[in-house]
Amino acid sequence: MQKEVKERSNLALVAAVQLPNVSDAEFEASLTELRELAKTLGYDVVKTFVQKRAGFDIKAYLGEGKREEIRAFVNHESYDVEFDKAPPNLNDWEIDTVLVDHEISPSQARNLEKEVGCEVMDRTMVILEIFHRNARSRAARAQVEIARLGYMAPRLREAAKLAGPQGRQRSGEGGRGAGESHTELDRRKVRDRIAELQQDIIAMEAERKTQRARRQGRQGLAGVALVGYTNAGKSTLMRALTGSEVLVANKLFATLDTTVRALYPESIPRILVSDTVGFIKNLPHGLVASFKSTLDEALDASLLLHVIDASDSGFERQLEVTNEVLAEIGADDVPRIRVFNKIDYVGDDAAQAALTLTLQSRYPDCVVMSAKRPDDVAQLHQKIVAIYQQDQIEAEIFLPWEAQQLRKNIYATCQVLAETSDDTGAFFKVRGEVDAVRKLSESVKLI
Ligand SMILES: Nc1nc2c(ncn2[C@@H]2O[C@H](COP(=O)(O)OP(=O)(O)OP(=O)(O)O)[C@@H](O)[C@H]2O)c(=O)[nH]1
Ligand SMILES: [Mg+2]
Repeated sequence: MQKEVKERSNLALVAAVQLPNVSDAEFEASLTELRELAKTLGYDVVKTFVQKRAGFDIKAYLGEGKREEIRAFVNHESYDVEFDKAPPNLNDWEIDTVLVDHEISPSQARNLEKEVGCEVMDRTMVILEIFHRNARSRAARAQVEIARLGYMAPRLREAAKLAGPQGRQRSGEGGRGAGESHTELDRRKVRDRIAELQQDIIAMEAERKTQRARRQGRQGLAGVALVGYTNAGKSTLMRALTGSEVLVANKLFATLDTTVRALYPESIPRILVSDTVGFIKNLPHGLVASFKSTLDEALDASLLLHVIDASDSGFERQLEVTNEVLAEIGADDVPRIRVFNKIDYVGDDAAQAALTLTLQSRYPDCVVMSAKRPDDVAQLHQKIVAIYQQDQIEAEIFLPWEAQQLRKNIYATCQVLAETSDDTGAFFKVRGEVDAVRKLSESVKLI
């Protein structure tokens, strides 16, 4: 299996092929993102090697010349060593890993590794590793492990090829078939493990569905889901909107589990907010499948807050990626508000005002804000509540004194605008959802 990435800061190189259909801006943004991902894993990226090619080299992803250039650099044979970012110790440095900005085949990775003389990790592996490190709950861990096993399986075959034919035969130890090769054995183990994990997930899924149904059953709670690109500020907004302590970190994929909290100050109807896993360009396919169940929360929501980092120069691309993932999981028709966040982080006041105008004209009905400004958060809070209250009606309910036990139901399901009383009972002027008001009137009549 692959080497565990050490916690200490390791030196890495980034290497990438720019294909003809990829613009310079897009290519640069992707490289910047890979460097961020690497940083999240504790790597110091000291240099980047890029190359324009019509396609990837079949044998080793990069062309021969570029491979030689990297080999020389890694092995301290370069004539003129120039770093993009100097390593901590200029007299004693060693490149640990070459990070490749595409998903490459197992044999391309193996050949490149052999040639340059250090470990090679592709974009998919980097993302899987981050998910692996950040997964906390049992469900998230199982989902990440399935995705990792799916990725590792073909690579085991490559590792076996590397070991050569002699090392591959194993006698029938442990009751396994005699002469079964390492690879077959490992493949079977991987398959069994995936099946086992899938069973676990099905069980956890059933449990979660029950919880969700219970939650929704309770007084018809409304749900808002925060979705968007990784690091856009979803968890920060979740904290601000609900007053709860959820993990916020300036690293990619800080959140892997869905958390659900009530909007605070509380509203009527009570509104639940859920925070979800962030998206990224080229999210490994195994992960999209694995996290589908986590994202069901988004599907169940009656409103999506699509959070976008307005301070990121590549926000439009990130917005598109989120749209694509939402379409892929079938959340296309859930109403959504686009929330352009981190406006405080965009240049000076004039630049912020200019971008706000541009965004508002390009995306009508969007919200431009900073999760760090309480006033902005309060406005978003109001906007959400207004959406849920727009279908509400006003009504008058009379509650005779002998039915006072229903009083708490009135306060729990409707907003009480006025309450007066005489010697027969209490009169309420309420505002609430049609269904809630109807239910209340019926229960009063039954008394
Ligand atoms: N300046 C500024 N920084 C913000 C704002 N909102 C969030 N941040 C910062 O952005 C970083 C990422 O925030 P998170 O809330 O963890 O982002 P996320 O979308 O939950 O990220 P993942 O869980 O990784 O998908 C943190 O360092 C936050 O403090 C904002 O409005 N302005
Ligand atoms: Mg988060």
